[in-house]
Amino acid sequence: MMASYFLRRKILNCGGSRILLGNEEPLHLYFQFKFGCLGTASDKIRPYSSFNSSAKINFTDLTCPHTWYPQARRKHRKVFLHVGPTNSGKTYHALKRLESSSSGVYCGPLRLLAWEVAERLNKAKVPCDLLTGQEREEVEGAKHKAVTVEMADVASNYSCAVIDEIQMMGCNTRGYSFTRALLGIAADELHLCGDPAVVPLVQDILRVTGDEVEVQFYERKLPLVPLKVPLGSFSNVRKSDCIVTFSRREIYKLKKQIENGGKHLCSVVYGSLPPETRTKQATMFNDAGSDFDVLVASDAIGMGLNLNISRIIFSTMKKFDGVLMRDLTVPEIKQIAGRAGRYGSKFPRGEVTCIHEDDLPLLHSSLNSPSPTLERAGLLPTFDLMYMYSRLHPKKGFYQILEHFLDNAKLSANYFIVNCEQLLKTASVIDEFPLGLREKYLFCISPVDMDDEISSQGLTQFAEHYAKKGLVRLREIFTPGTLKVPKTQSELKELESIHKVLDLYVWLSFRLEDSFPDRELASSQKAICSMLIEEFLERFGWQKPKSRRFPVLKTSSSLLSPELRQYL
Ligand SMILES: Nc1ncnc2c1ncn2[C@@H]1O[C@H](COP(=O)(O)OP(=O)(O)OP(=O)(O)O)[C@@H](O)[C@H]1O
Repeated sequence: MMASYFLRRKILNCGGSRILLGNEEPLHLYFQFKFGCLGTASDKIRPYSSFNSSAKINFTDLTCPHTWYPQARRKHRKVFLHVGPTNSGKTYHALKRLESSSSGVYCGPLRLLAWEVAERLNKAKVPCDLLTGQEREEVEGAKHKAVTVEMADVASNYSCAVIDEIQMMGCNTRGYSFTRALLGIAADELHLCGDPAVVPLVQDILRVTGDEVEVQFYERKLPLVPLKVPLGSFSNVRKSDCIVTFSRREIYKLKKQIENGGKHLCSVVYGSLPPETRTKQATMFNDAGSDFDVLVASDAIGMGLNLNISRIIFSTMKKFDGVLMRDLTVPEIKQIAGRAGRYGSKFPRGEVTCIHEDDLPLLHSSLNSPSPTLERAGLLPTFDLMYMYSRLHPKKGFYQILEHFLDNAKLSANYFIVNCEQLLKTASVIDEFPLGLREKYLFCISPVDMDDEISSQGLTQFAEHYAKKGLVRLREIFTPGTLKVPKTQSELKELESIHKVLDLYVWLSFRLEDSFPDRELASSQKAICSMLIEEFLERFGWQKPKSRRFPVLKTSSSLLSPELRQYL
């Protein structure tokens, strides 16, 4: 597999100013479609000022988002909606079509899923590139791509495309990326996999696009049996059980309680674990020969990971959602419970129960109820629209433009604007630096958690250096001397945040410059973070680390600081 970190950049000459569009929608096509302009962007698009005086275009009118994607609108797409419960083979069938097509793209919600699909296609001798926010691997001769949905390209033509977990277009933060892929991917065949709750909305949204829609319903391959008896005591935990809880503190508490019984060792999976560590933990659990035969996990297992679970056990049916403690919803319960009994594993059926008897009624009633219908899909103004809008308000900072745009946006009944709190927080920080609008937009849509102190500091540092010197060398801003084996939960959290910052630096560098000179350094630092986290996981479970020394990294140790070299 040949790695390349350079992607073609689309440079558009518009009204005298050069706009780097990256993966955004081609502006001239948008105008051709919406306003009937003809010819190339450079000779036919009028400078914005003349639009402003004559046409009175309302850029905050988001009522027809399908018109933002003229390339897809020129196609008569055949859309297949594969819907059914988890583990029913929806993705399997869509991927079979992708595999047999002459060109195509898989868009998934997780990096791990994009990895899995790229690997699967390459194994089947269908060369497939991998493209996520953090990695780009180009395979010679590839006409297929496996991408995370944010990276889906709406300027290419494909014969086949798959969007996995399409119900995520209702997600309050990432929904807009799924909507963009749904409306914008120019494929002859588009396969959407997800929950039956999306059917009416997708049909309604696609009524205006001229696409042909066919719905295919799936049944679970193996039965899912809700047990009448709760787990009760931890002495009843069996090999291949997965205990689900919703806070990291609880995950480690349960792991300790189960391991204290002396019969099992537990792998753990939760959202903030670095993907590499998560994969390793999942692999240990799946490996029949490993001692780690029980899984303790958060709802991070709900999507995609292929896990050989025979029984799901809910430790609680309540979850803190950032504001309050609430009952799990019907779709959440179904998605998690459905992970038991994967087709192709050695189990004839999946089972599901709770630790406490009081929780059983909610579990049973939820599994017997249909998921509520999805009513609206997420939207976010594209860079092009924000750019046009900003020309009307040249003195305003990005924060004010965004705020103004959100206040004035008009939407149709099928859509909502996703939560822009993080965007606004980032915009208020980024506005302090002399950056172009496109750069600011990219910083704002980057996967940064501004509520995490280390992450927000990381983003601010990067922006400051980028504004002064352009793309910076990681070693100029990253001081890895603080990395050490964590001893407490808060030190572990700190290390996970550092891992996230490294991921963020790679993401920003790819999107801002299409290259990343320090990628190797970032990878080695990330590998060390992952190893330190694994070391913590072993210690926390009171397992003896297999070795006091870490395995030697493939990357050159000369790239590492003396503080880090001591771990090699
Ligand atoms: N016809 C089949 N032949 C062989 N394996 C299959 C078949 N259908 C499904 N599988 C396997 O069963 C497992 C679950 O299938 P798949 O991932 O397609 O389910 P899904 O309905 O998309 O679930 P989810 O909603 O969790 O993504 C996978 O490991 C898949 O490879």
